[in-house]
Amino acid sequence: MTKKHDLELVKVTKRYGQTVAVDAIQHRFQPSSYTCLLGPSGCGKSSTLRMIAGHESVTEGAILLSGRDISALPPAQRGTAMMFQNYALFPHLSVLDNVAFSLKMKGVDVKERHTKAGEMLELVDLTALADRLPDQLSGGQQQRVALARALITRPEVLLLDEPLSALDPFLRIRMRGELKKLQKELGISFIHVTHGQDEALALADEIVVMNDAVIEQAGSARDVFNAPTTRFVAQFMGGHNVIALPEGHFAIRTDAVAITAPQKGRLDAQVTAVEYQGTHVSLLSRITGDQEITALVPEAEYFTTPHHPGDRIGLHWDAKNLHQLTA
Ligand SMILES: Nc1ncnc2c1ncn2[C@@H]1O[C@H](COP(=O)(O)OP(=O)(O)OP(=O)(O)O)[C@@H](O)[C@H]1O
Repeated sequence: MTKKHDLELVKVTKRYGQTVAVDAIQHRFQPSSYTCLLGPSGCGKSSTLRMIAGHESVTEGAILLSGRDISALPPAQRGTAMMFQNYALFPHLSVLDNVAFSLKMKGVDVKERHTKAGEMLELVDLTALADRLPDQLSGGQQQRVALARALITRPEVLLLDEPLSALDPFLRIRMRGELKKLQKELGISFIHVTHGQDEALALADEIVVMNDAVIEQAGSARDVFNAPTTRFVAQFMGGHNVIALPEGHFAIRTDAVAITAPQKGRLDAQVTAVEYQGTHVSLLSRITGDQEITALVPEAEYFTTPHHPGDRIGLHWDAKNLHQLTA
């Protein structure tokens, strides 16, 4: 049974001519939570978001929000709001009027819409800049205006399409902290499209990994990272080795592989490359069958017994850290 603020995708498909961009995906988003739709370019995540927002039609299937089918409703009647990648601010309108714009469209009088826009600007900490034009703002400030503008409609679900991609790396990390804080304060659902694993891990209560028009895996950030179920997820999330053993394919985190003396571990290997990474040293080695395995060793530990390309070593791991892959 669908409850209030539940967003559910029921066998949602999007076709553009012959291209199947989204293939019968099913998912129930956790209410009041931060979800990241994660996947490589072209996997269908933006199409999914645009269908939820109503900026793209659903070819087959249904989108349910709080128990009602919103698939055929215009964007403004869905209870969702979208924040775009390039923020799409009106250059000739002040910050306050940009934020108040959707209320103007609804015919709300100027006094009331400015009061509400003022409240939204307070929420995103931009009260002092209400009279500026967008091009007099930094990228981070423009992003906050775009957020305030999306939130003024009081959506049940806020949809964010690559919201941090226009920011430099430093600001991106700061803004992602602000997004997460805002989501918790407002208690509504945020669905955020990204192709950045780090971004998804840092932000998401739930990560939905898409590949090739389908959902490969969904779960808490920790589950998806620690226990990938497919080869694609293990490789895409990073930080894992995929090993073919006689019993099947397994994923093991690179920091769960320990180095031993030859014949003291589970497998013997030959070191092929060593990379210093500051807190860790990444040691690449080759086992029989030409498979390469990376071991991420804390740097102090590595330097007690350093290894070099060509050295024979043993590789060891705890069996509980191996995750069998289904595909
Ligand atoms: N308007 C369109 N017309 C035709 N094909 C489209 C259209 N929009 C998207 N596609 C195709 O649908 C597939 C999924 O695209 P989508 O934009 O949803 O992927 P994405 O995962 O968001 O990628 P990116 O991270 O590059 O934005 C791609 O093969 C894309 O080329």
